[in-house]
Amino acid sequence: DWTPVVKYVCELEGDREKWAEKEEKLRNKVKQVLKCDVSKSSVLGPVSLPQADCLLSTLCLEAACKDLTSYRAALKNISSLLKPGGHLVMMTVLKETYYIVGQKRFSCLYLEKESVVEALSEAGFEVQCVTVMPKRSESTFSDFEAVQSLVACKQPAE
Ligand SMILES: C[S@@+](CC[C@H](N)C(=O)[O-])C[C@H]1O[C@@H](n2cnc3c(N)ncnc32)[C@H](O)[C@@H]1O
Repeated sequence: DWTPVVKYVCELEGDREKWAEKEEKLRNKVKQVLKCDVSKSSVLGPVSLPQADCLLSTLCLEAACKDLTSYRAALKNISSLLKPGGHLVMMTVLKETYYIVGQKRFSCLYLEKESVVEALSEAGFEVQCVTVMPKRSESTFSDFEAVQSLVACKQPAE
């Protein structure tokens, strides 16, 4: 569901119409929705897809992983979906320990910018750009401190 992210970005950018248009355009491009488990080496289970040019992951790995070891493993697992030279576009919350959706509270892996960048490098990515946007106002649904967006290129195997 893209809505929370798109809404969040709208709040940051203050340009709701532009982002609603982008959301619609993106939704129209979706051909198929598949189940994915980033903790498995075959993240798509029995489904096999050609490696992609670009992979987008938003606010997912820190919610899916309980520690840095499983976070590093998850990066390696999702990397298998990308062509060498392909790009991972990833949005991560920093210094978050929980978030709330409706009445439910979820735990989150506490991450700092450096640990994400190091984990990417160890998983065979070259980080090409990183932007950190500090939280602008207090949140009632999470204790995150910032949102980090980055682009990383999968390096060819040596
Ligand atoms: C904070 S939500 C983010 C949802 C959405 N990507 C977004 O940006 O709004 C975290 C997501 O991680 C997913 N998740 C949790 N464990 C996972 C796993 N092992 N593999 C893949 N996704 C997982 C949850 O289902 C949930 O949709």
